[in-house]
Amino acid sequence: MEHQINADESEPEICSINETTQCYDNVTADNTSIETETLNEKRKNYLSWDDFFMATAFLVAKRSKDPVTQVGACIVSPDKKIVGTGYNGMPIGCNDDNFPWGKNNPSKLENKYFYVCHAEMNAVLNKNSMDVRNCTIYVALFPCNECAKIIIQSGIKEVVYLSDKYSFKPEMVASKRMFKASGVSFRQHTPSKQQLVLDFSEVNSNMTQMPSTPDKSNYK
Ligand SMILES: O=c1ccn([C@H]2C[C@H](O)[C@@H](COP(=O)(O)O)O2)c(=O)[nH]1
Repeated sequence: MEHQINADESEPEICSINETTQCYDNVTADNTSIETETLNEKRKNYLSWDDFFMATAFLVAKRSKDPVTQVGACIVSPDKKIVGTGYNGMPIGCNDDNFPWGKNNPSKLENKYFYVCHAEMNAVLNKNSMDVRNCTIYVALFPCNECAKIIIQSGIKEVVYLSDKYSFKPEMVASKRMFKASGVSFRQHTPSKQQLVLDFSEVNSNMTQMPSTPDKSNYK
């Protein structure tokens, strides 16, 4: 009977590397730092949870067709699972080629505000779990009062934001008043780096953290 060798029991000379000496240059996605790591050590340059979820909110915002402000939101469960994302956009069935995207038309009906669904609302409605109770929502901008109500009513317990640049507006003052009254905490996140670049060509790059794929034809 033929003896089966599992992949993880493969011939050492084929797929193992000299772990004490062999190093790989690790060029980060944003090309800002290069560090050398041995393959038997944990990577050091990985994203923190806060950076990861905030970056996800930013990526989601790239789907928005709003010509002025693109907002993304990412809802995360207490065990760090993404349970919903959303960006600002027209409601389902409201063709975004036909509805207005401007904001300076004298007629309110011809401006975007009556129609656009906010990112936070879409993230809650897009949830892929039973509910979003005790979750955290990551957003670039501090949520407006309408979004604050949705956040509170949905059971979200924490808001993490990047910028509060409209803090002087009554909408944001109202949001904070409601969050404080209802026990929703909020905190500003400072990203560990200003830029994160996604370089799709990395997948074909020679500079990789992985050893070369073992030649499986040698397995018996
Ligand atoms: O909490 C918020 C506040 C606003 N938005 C959306 C709504 C609009 O599409 C834009 C704001 O447009 P401006 O031209 O900057 O006034 O942002 C949101 O999704 N969430």
